[in-house]
This record gives sequence, structure tokens and C-alpha cells, in this order.
Amino acid sequence: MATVLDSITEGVREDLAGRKAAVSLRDLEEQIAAAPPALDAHAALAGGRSDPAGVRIISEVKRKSPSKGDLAEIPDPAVLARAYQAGGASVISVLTEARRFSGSLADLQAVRAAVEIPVLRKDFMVDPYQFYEARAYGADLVLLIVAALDDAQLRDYLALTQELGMHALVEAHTVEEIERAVALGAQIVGVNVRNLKTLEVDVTHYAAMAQHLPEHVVRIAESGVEGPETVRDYAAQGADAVLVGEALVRNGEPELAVKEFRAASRAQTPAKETM
Ligand SMILES: O=C(O)c1ccccc1NCC(=O)[C@H](O)[C@H](O)COP(=O)(O)O
Repeated sequence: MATVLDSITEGVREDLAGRKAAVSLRDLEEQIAAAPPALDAHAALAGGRSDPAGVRIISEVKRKSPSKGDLAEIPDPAVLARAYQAGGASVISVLTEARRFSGSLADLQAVRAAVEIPVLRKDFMVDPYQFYEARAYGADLVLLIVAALDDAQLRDYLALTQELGMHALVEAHTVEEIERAVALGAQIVGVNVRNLKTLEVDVTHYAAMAQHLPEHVVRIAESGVEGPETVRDYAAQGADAVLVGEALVRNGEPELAVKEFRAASRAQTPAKETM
């Protein structure tokens, strides 16, 4: 039976066909050649687990989602991104998928122009063309979802990401997916506590998976944050960074919310020193 993830990626492929017909790969390559180089997202995220200032926050621009429907209007993603940056976010995540999340490459471009920190293109990457798009529209980091890719694709897409000067956040949900990601050389590994096949969210899942993340990878806890306590709990389990969507876009004071999330994780510093 087709999963939610299968149906999302099917829509992504259909939409991609239209964009490929409208803009050639050569045009994207020209845009990339004229663009400033990507920022170092790995450096922005690494070391969060032992930083006395707290874990790194990846703050997301997310209008709607398959699990929750409409979340926030976000008429100008640049305004939201600037608030996130002012609050101390380390990376801005921009959902660019249109059908289920109401995102776009225009959102990515607007956010890139508005902030000085790295920007993640958060989408369902299933075709090399999307990597060129990501860089052409200003992404420094792209998402690779292990559950949506076979090993050959993961290997090729990791190489292409690097070739284009970007980093990859490689997202896993199970032990087997973590092992595949690490074996293929992922440097930044996210554990999404949302199962993208069923949409079930279980914040305790991060703790269960964290022990399978090797020391050398940058560890990201993704999804399910309801407030500072969740960030504190992820930090206590050794996350370098926490990716937050809904709790930030629904918060009327996103700058303050990012500050509070970081502050909450600082309470975990003594616990982390023993890890
Ligand atoms: O958010 C969803 O419902 C969703 C459904 C299917 C695939 C992906 C989905 N979300 C992408 C994400 O992983 C989240 O936007 C991100 O981790 C932030 O999650 P949250 O803080 O829970 O909004």
C-alpha cells in the first residue's frame, strides 16, 4: 500500500516535470555560477551539544502540512526569517514543496536574500535537477530523506550536493536508516521523530535512536517540539541542533521563542558534559 511519503514524492515528480520544461539545467548552472558560494551549514550546526550557549536551532518556514493542514499565513517569509535570525537561529529551513506545504522556490530565494545564516531547502529530493535548483535559489543545505531513496541515489545525491558546494542533512527514522546514512558518509544526520509513512509523532523516539548515532556526525533532532521542554529533552539526549516548525510558525513572537528554546537547552549543559 502506498504510504504518505510515496504520495508526496509522486506529486513532487509531477510538479518537477513542469519546472524542468520551463527552465533548463543550463540556465540553473548559469545562475549558480553567478551566485555567491554556499555558506558552511556544517560549521553552523556542529558542536551544539557541548556549546554553553545551548543547542543550535533550525527554524522552519512552514505554512501547512499533511498532518495538521493550515498552520500559519506567512505572507512574507523574509520577515519571519529575520525574526528567527534575530532570535539566534543557526539555520533557516524553508519548505519548498508546493502541494502539501504551500512552499516555493520563491520563498527560498526571499529567505536567502533576507538573512546571513545558512538556509536549508527542505523538500523531497528525488531528482538531480532539484539540487541545481536548490543551489541556484540560494540553498546552503539540502534534505535527503533516507526512506525515499535507495543506496545508489543516496550516494549520488551526497556527491552532487558536495560538488555544488552544499551540505546535506540526511534524515532517518529507524536504526536501519541511520546505519545506511552513516555507511554512505553522511556528516549531518537528522532523526525525524515523525514517521513520514504514517505521520505518527513520538518525541521519545529521539532518545531511542540517538544511541545509534556515531560521535563524529552532527546530530539533529527533528519535529514534535511543542515548547522549550521538548528542546531541553532533545538537548539532554545529545542533539547538536533541533529543527522546529509548527511551534515557531504558530508562535506570535518567533524571535523570543527561538531565544527561549536555546535558553531551555542550556539547562542541560552539566548532563552533556558527562556524555
Ligand atoms: O509535517 C508534516 O506533517 C509532514 C508530513 C509528511 C512529510 C513531512 C512532514 N513534515 C516535514 C518535517 O519533517 C517538519 O516540517 C519538520 O521536521 C518540523 O516539524 P514540526 O516542528 O513538528 O512542525
